[in-house]
Amino acid sequence: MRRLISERGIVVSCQAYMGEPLYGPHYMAEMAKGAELGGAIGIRANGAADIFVMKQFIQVPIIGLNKRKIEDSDVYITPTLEDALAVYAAGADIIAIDGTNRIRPDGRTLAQTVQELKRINIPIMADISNEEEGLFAAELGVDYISTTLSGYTPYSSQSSKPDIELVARLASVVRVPVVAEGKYFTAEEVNRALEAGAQFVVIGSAITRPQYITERFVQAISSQIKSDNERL
Ligand SMILES: CC(=O)N[C@H](C=O)[C@@H](O)[C@H](O)[C@H](O)COP(=O)(O)O
Repeated sequence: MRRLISERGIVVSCQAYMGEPLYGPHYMAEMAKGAELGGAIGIRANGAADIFVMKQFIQVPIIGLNKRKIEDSDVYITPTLEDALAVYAAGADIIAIDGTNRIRPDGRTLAQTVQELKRINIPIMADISNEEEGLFAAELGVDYISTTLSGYTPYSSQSSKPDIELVARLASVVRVPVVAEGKYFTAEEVNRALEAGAQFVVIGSAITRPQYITERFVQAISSQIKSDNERL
């Protein structure tokens, strides 16, 4: 049975790229299980193989996507309708798609893609990068708007911090649930996004990428170690 996420809380994005230490469906499914045990209300996952295996491990809903770079297109989050259908067939409950108005590699517009998915009752999360895109996606009737791409399109706000302002602006004008996603590293930031009106917050790298988690600690202590060494 496919389910929407209607509670408030944390969704954990369990994704690893080829070449990363935890790449592979089994690692990602175990990661998702850990997140579920820790209280995640949903999992965000990339690719049919990971989603199919995860589905056997966890009960909470899965937001599925297929990240794929096709030729010179800038659209890489579930870039084609076929990608969306494959991820749905693998068991995802909600499909995350690029929610920008950029040309898609299959020649469809965002509106046509949304229309097709809605026709067959597939719940959609639109990954947007700015307010205008959020408003447009809401008008098209998607089920969630997520701030995933803020900072990842050349025309959106560029920051190393989460775009909580975008969450606040969208949540004050649209009725569709707004999801805060991208660059959330502290509980304080998550609480601020919830206060700003996010229904839930998606956290990825801060929980599921051990190399980045370690690197952040290593960087944080490097000046301390340097000054200790200088004193010796
Ligand atoms: C921009 C893009 O391609 N974002 C991807 C979307 O699925 C993932 O790489 C991110 O990990 C996810 O959005 C969570 O974000 P963060 O890892 O910053 O918590």
